[in-house]
Formats: sequence, structure tokens, C-alpha cells
Amino acid sequence: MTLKVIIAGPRGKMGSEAVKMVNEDSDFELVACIDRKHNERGYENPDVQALNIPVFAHAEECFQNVKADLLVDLTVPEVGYEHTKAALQNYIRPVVGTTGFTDEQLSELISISREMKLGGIIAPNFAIGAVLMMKFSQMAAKYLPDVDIIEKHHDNKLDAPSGTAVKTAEMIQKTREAKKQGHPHEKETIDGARGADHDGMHIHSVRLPGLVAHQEVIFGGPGQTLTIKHDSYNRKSFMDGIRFSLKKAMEMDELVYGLENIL
Ligand SMILES: NC(=O)C1=CN([C@@H]2O[C@H](COP(=O)(O)OP(=O)(O)OC[C@H]3O[C@@H](n4cnc5c(N)ncnc54)[C@H](OP(=O)(O)O)[C@@H]3O)[C@@H](O)[C@H]2O)C=CC1
Ligand SMILES: O=C(O)C1=N[C@H](C(=O)O)C[C@H](O)C1
Repeated sequence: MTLKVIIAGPRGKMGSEAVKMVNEDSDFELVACIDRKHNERGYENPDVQALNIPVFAHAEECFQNVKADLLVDLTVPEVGYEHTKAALQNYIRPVVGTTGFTDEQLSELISISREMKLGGIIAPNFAIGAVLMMKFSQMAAKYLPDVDIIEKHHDNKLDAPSGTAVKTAEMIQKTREAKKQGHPHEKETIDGARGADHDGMHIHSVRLPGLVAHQEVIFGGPGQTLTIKHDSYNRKSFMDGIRFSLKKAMEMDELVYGLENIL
């Protein structure tokens, strides 16, 4: 039986790659897309155009008119949250790559999924290597609690720090003894010089053309440093994780936050 999939954000960098991945896998059927700028006279993504499937400007209209098993959301946080909530309320399992959800939004979505007994995932990073980077960092922080996270992305990224950096810090927090790093009397002579403070560790966000998605987690100890680094050179790097999650979500009965929870 093929799994019927809806993709939100099909013209985007991630969305267009996800359209290709879903089309190439015979376990999936792309049945509709959600795109706020859909124009009845034509559609810009040739892969979607070739399928002749409906494209809706509004999620609710899509979910009411199309029978689907799964939603892939690759949009922006405000809209991604609304799409995820509406999907669950319409018995559609969400696989969400969109980053920037608040803790309150995550909790609310997870509790709706539990009420509805529907599986799904919200993952700040679907690249397997990035998940390993986070897990290795979580292990290292137990022994080396002084840590800075440096994430580097393309300059079209809206959210900072990245969802991956926040998730890394949250995972590190579980094993790292809480401490404020650096000199107790340090002073920033230019605001932001020390980066964002997350429970005493620092996160630095670099945005430059030419970059895709990269992160280094640097641990410091007496006379030594340890660097754990991951690079995504293109958006294909995220597709195996999305493909895996789409299949796995069908066996689950609640929404999880983070790919590491289902691997
Ligand atoms: N989890 C993961 O592994 C990864 C997650 N991401 C995340 O995925 C998301 C998308 O990234 P990316 O593809 O690079 O971004 P893009 O900007 O290329 O694509 C975003 C898409 O969302 C649409 N969109 C923007 N605003 C709205 C809105 N208000 N309503 C409906 N649609 C909207 C855009 O359409 P329009 O042209 O109309 O603005 C566009 O099609 C980001 O949150 C990013 O952080 C990215 C890479 C990996
Ligand atoms: O916007 C991106 O590009 C990416 N966003 C995700 C994040 O915020 O962590 C995942 C990856 O880093 C690429």
C-alpha cells in the first residue's frame, strides 16, 4: 500500500528536494501540495506541475479535500505550527523539518498528537550525520563541560540560532553539569561578542553566502580541545531522514521532537 503524502512549501529549497524524494520512492504517492502563492494559471515547480495534482493556498482546505496519510512541512515556523496542528486535527501524521517552534508550541502539538493517538516527528535536522554530531556532543559534555557551539548557514536563513544548535544545547544540557563559562568578570565591548547564552554555554551563528548548513561543537579542557563537526553540502543530505521518518511515523502513536528518538 502506498503512503499518500502532502508537501507544504514545495517551491522552497528543502520542499523541492522533498518533492523529488517522494516521487522517486514507490512506497509514496504525492497527492497534493500546500503553497501560499499557487496561481491557477501555472505552477513553478516542474516536478509538481508534471504530476497534475492539486495545490492549495490554505492547509485546512487541502486537508478537507484530499485524503492523505502524511504531511511534510518545510516552510516557516508560524505557518509550520498551524499546518502541523491542522494536520493532526484532520488525522494526518506530520513530518516537520521547519525550525523555530517555541517550547510551548512543541508541547501543545505533542499533547494533541497523544489525544489523537497519531505518530509524527518534528526534527530540527534530518541529516543522520548531524544527529550523530549531537549525540557525540551529549556524550562529550559529561567529561568536558566547557563548550561553545558555532553554527554556520547560508544567508537566506530566517532563524538564529539554528534549530540544530538549540537541539544540540538541549541535549548537552542533559549530561553537562550546569556552569557559567568564561571569566566571571568578562565584559562585551561590542554587544553579542560572546554569542547567545544557553545555560552558561555559548552559541554563535554565522550567516554567509556560499554556506549550506554546518556546525562545530568545541569542547575545552586543561591543555586540550575536542571539536565535533558536521557539514551538509546540499539538501539531499536531509532526505534519507525524511524518508525514514515518513515510514516510521505510520507505526507511532505520538509526535516526537528529534530524529534521535526514533533511529
Ligand atoms: N529539519 C531539517 O533537516 C532542515 C530544516 N530546514 C528548515 O526548513 C525550513 C525551510 O527551509 P528552506 O527550504 O531552506 O527555505 P526556503 O525559503 O527555500 O523555503 C521556504 C518555503 O516556505 C514558504 N513560505 C514562506 N513563508 C510562508 C508563509 N507565510 N506561508 C506559506 N508558505 C510560506 C516559501 O514560499 P514563498 O516563496 O512564498 O515565501 C518557500 O516555499 C526552514 O525552517 C529551515 O530551517 C532546512 C534544512 C534542513
Ligand atoms: O535553514 C537551514 O538551511 C537549515 N535549518 C535547520 C536548522 O535550523 O538547524 C537544519 C539545517 O541546519 C539546515
